[in-house]
Amino acid sequence: MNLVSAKNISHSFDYELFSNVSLDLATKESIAIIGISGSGKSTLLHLLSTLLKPNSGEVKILGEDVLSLKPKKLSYLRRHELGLVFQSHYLFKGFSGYENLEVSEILAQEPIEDALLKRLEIEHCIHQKVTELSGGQQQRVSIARVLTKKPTIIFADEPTGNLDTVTAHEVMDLFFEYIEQHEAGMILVTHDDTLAHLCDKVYKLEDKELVRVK
Ligand SMILES: Nc1ncnc2c1ncn2[C@@H]1O[C@H](COP(=O)(O)OP(=O)(O)OP(=O)(O)O)[C@@H](O)[C@H]1O
Repeated sequence: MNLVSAKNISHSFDYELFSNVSLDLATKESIAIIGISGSGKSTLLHLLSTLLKPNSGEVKILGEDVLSLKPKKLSYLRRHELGLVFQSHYLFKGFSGYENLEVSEILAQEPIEDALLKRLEIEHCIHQKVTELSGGQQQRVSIARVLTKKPTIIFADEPTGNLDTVTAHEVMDLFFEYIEQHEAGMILVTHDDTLAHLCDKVYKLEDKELVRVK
């Protein structure tokens, strides 16, 4: 069974963004989506990750048709199986980084791992208020928060946008190890061709179509 399976999805806002997009994510697989600014990458990620309903087509997550899922099942899926890392990372700003992780710990009933904080090099600043952290530190706290949930599917929109090249590669390695060890999968949106090509498959959104380039 695929972790994610999208068939012929189409979406428009005031104009058609794309049509007949199909894509499958298998276990232990990573997929990157690239394309110029405004081509619809983030919108496609929202459609694949249950945040938005496509105008037409089908999205299945772990074999379940997202459009016909009951609200309770959908929130279970979001809480326990999906990990979303977005550019605006939605950390609770009045809290410390650690308190943000505790929210995940409570919701997903998974422990915060010191090794993860060390790996992301945030163990020294994790008790500071989110507003006192740099953009890159905040981004790494949001990655730690998502991985603490132990999701089966990671959806990441420019997760390394605020990081230097070396740190960005370290974070990518962490994601790849995670999906290998936890039989998970990842769909990544990025402007960075080098990072995209580290993934198993690369797709490009171009002229309203999703084309496989790797
Ligand atoms: N909720 C919305 N309502 C109306 N239009 C929207 C909405 N969300 C996105 N759009 C439009 O859809 C188009 C694609 O946006 P999207 O953010 O998906 O592109 P993107 O490829 O991720 O861009 P970028 O690389 O700049 O982040 C843009 O023209 C945007 O203005």
